[in-house]
Amino acid sequence: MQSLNRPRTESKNKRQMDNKPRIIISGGGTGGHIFPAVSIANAIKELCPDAEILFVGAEGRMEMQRVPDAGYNIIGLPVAGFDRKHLWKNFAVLLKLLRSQWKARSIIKKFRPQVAVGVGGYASGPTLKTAGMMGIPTLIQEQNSYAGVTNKLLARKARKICVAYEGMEKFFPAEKIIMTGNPVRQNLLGHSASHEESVGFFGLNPAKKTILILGGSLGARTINQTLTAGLEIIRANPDIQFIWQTGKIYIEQIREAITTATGEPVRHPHVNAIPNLYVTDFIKDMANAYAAADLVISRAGAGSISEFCLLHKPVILVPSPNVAEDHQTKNALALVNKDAAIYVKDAEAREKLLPTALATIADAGKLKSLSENIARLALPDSAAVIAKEVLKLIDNKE
Ligand SMILES: CC(=O)N[C@H]1[C@@H](OP(=O)(O)OP(=O)(O)OC[C@H]2O[C@@H](n3ccc(=O)[nH]c3=O)[C@H](O)[C@@H]2O)O[C@H](CO)[C@@H](O)[C@@H]1O
Repeated sequence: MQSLNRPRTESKNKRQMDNKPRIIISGGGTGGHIFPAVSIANAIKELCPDAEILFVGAEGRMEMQRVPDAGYNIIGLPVAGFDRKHLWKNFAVLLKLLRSQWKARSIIKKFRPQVAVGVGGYASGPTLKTAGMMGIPTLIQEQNSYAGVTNKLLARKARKICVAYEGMEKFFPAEKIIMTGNPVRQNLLGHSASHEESVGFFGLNPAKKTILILGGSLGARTINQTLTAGLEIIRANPDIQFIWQTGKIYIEQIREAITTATGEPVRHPHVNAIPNLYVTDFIKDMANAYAAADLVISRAGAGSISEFCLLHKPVILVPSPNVAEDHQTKNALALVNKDAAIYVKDAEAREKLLPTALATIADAGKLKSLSENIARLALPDSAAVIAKEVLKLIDNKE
């Protein structure tokens, strides 16, 4: 009896498995690509709890840690970026690209996704290209106001292109573009802790104004150098407190600079001899960091900007000059031109950043108008809108 039943059960299980939506999400390299990807995955799961989602990232990059932290499986490709300075090194990069396409093909064959989503970053190139070649519909999400090379190439085969800025027809076929905004992690929006609780979370004083300093997911050299040179200014303003995210590669030298400035070693990762300063390499709990902040100083990465808009945060933007096509300046100017952010050029940061920050935080009227203006630029529900577009591709509705 049993042996007669088994084949039927097996084929039923297979059918059930076949009915489940299976989606590959690929990309990463920096938080700016990873966190939108995780938000899209969460939104898909919310709409369709049955969905099976597999991430494809780049070996050794940040997504290999952050994606499992968020509860999803990820497989790494041996992909690397092109070296624009040492062209001879690119032979190895090309080989890695070929190996990545090969691995992407075997991942796709095994997982059998009905759709592949690309969020930018190294891995999305080989994954989406291979998916497209295998006849799987693809959707790409471009976070920035200036399209990256990979997304421009992938756009030819993509069925839909989700963007966050106006004027993206310059880069992509207009009929494929959907204005969705950038997905923001769900826990940032549903956060319920009060300002007081959040300031306390960082061991700071809720009665004082707080400036949050962000260098994007990797940290920002100029901002770090400015703050290091400004440690005396921070000490001279004990009524203002600072939460400073340095990025992983800068943290040790900054701890040493604090030790030199104060004559006291940093004994605990976050406790140093300057009581109005909290220093960390990376903030896991950004919801508390934003709730604590009266003013933000930041690079102009697209994901960060979407968060400032949705959370109505007054911000001073110091765009990185080291990104492709200077896209952070373009991201920043989209806000600055609407009086929704203050702009300090990277080259002028050392001279202007701290004085501008101290003047702004003392000006309640300015903080209020910045907050009101940036709030008008928010595009809410982006992750849910994109998730619906992904599921429509599976249902073959478009
Ligand atoms: C150097 C570089 O290539 N930067 C690019 C990268 O930026 P980057 O990776 O810095 O990305 P974004 O500014 O877009 O987003 C940073 C994300 O990291 C989070 N965060 C940040 C610091 C922290 O301690 N904890 C934390 O969780 C922020 O909340 C945000 O969600 O991708 C962006 C989106 O394509 C681009 O616009 C940037 O130009």
